[in-house]
Amino acid sequence: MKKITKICCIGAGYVGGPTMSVIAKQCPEIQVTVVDINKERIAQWNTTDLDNLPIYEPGLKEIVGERRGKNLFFSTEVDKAIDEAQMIFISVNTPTKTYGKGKGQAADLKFIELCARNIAKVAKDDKIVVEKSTLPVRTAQAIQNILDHTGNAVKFEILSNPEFLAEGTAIEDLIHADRVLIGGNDTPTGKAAKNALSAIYEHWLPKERILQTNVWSSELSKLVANAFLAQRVSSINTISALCEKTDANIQEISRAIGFDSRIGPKFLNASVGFGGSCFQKDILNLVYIARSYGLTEVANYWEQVIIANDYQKSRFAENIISSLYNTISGKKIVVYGWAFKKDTNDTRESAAIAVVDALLEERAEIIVYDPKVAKERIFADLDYLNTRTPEENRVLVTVTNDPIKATEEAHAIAILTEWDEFKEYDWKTIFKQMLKPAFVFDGRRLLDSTAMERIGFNYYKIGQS
Ligand SMILES: NC(=O)c1ccc[n+]([C@@H]2O[C@H](COP(=O)([O-])OP(=O)(O)OC[C@H]3O[C@@H](n4cnc5c(N)ncnc54)[C@H](O)[C@@H]3O)[C@@H](O)[C@H]2O)c1
Ligand SMILES: O=c1ccn([C@@H]2O[C@H](COP(=O)(O)OP(=O)(O)O[C@H]3O[C@H](CO)[C@@H](O)[C@H](O)[C@H]3O)[C@@H](O)[C@H]2O)c(=O)[nH]1
Repeated sequence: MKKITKICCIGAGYVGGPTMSVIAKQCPEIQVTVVDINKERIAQWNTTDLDNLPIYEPGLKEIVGERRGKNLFFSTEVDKAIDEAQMIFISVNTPTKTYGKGKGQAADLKFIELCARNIAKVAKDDKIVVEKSTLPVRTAQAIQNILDHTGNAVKFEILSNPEFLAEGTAIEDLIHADRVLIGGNDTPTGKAAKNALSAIYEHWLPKERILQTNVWSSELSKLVANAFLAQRVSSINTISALCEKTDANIQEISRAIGFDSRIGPKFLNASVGFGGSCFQKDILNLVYIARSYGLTEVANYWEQVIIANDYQKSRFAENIISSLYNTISGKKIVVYGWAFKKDTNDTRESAAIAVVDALLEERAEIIVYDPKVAKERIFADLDYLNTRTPEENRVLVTVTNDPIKATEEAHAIAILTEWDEFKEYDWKTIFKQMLKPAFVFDGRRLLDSTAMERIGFNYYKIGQS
């Protein structure tokens, strides 16, 4: 196999952008082109103002600033990039289907199929096609079929190389990856393709951390990894509800169980519920796949992770309502944080959306502050729910840039994202200007209970009575 010198990535999103930037940084001799059909997104990737890249990730703008125009390019010329590349990563979105068979559970593969057809149409020489998107097990078969039957008789080798980065720590996760997974055929050409992709990662990762498997194990491992991670969050969150009834403390429990090396300490932070574009989507997909093979018990088991997460979000909202004397109509509630976790501007499936929607159903007056999420995004998230008209959302919700002023005459504050800056606020001043009794509902266990109670707040921390 020839040495790889040109790669392209279809999809310039949360995965394609950071992943390709890191490859460009670590492999200066490889030309990396990231393409997208979304012109606006590509224009943002090419902006001279690096603070305005389409996604926010610590460390990303420095890498883009260093490599862009040298061996990292962002373009809308999809066909040209496919034609020139020896290796093509598909990193387009694979959302939950909103129509037809599998609606609400199965992954929508229309964007993947479009990419496969496009590659088949354009390619004039042999290519390695890499599934970077998260896909249902056996998708590579469908891609192979499309490529083999609609192409120009060129040979395609398909690899599965799922991405495990988490948002907010994407660059760190890519540079210090726990492992890289490469699934491919066990044929000589399959093995050569796996080694060619491995050689890229070997620029910065030790070979032992690059795992090679068959395609199906690789595809399914990605869904299983997310299911296990989400399951840990749901497990600890269900116990947080029990703690609130029993005077046990969820943090002490996380610590106590996490010390067992078989359990381990990570991913045991109780919260208002997990969000993000992946956990729910990927578990629903796993559930759908299990059900489609008649494995009802398997499907039901994993579905419970999502049911528990929905319960955590609604439980949090209901607690606000009942603590505020069962009526929040017209009451001013300030929401700190809209992103699904700190250090990202991504709001997909954020717990804040469900919690605020429940509060709006009770006609609360909501003021939202998030340091990285734009006002338009917040309204778009609420409008998408279709619970009420866009006009009603704009009457009931205000988005502010001034988190401290927002609390004047407020009845309550709900902390829904764990942004570090919330810890630094002058909570005494905030207390003084709020209506009394002043409530803080901490869905991220961010603040110190004793300090908050000493100031005078009615302070609720998830997982603690
Ligand atoms: N977001 C994450 O943290 C994360 C992490 C690991 C894996 N994943 C998986 O990676 C995939 C991509 O996720 P994302 O968050 O980057 O999505 P995204 O929505 O941010 O980006 C996808 C991009 O693909 C583009 N696109 C769609 N169809 C196209 C086509 N035919 N040609 C060119 N461009 C096209 C879209 O315009 C969009 O900009 C998904 O399968 C997701 O499950 C995501
Ligand atoms: O102890 C914890 C850990 C996480 N969360 C929440 O869980 C969600 C997901 O967090 P995280 O996993 O850190 O972020 P993602 O960017 O969604 O990353 C997950 O989803 C990606 C997309 O598939 C995978 O690549 C990553 O490995 C996987 O961690 C967020 O709302 C977190 O606040 C908790 O509530 N408690």
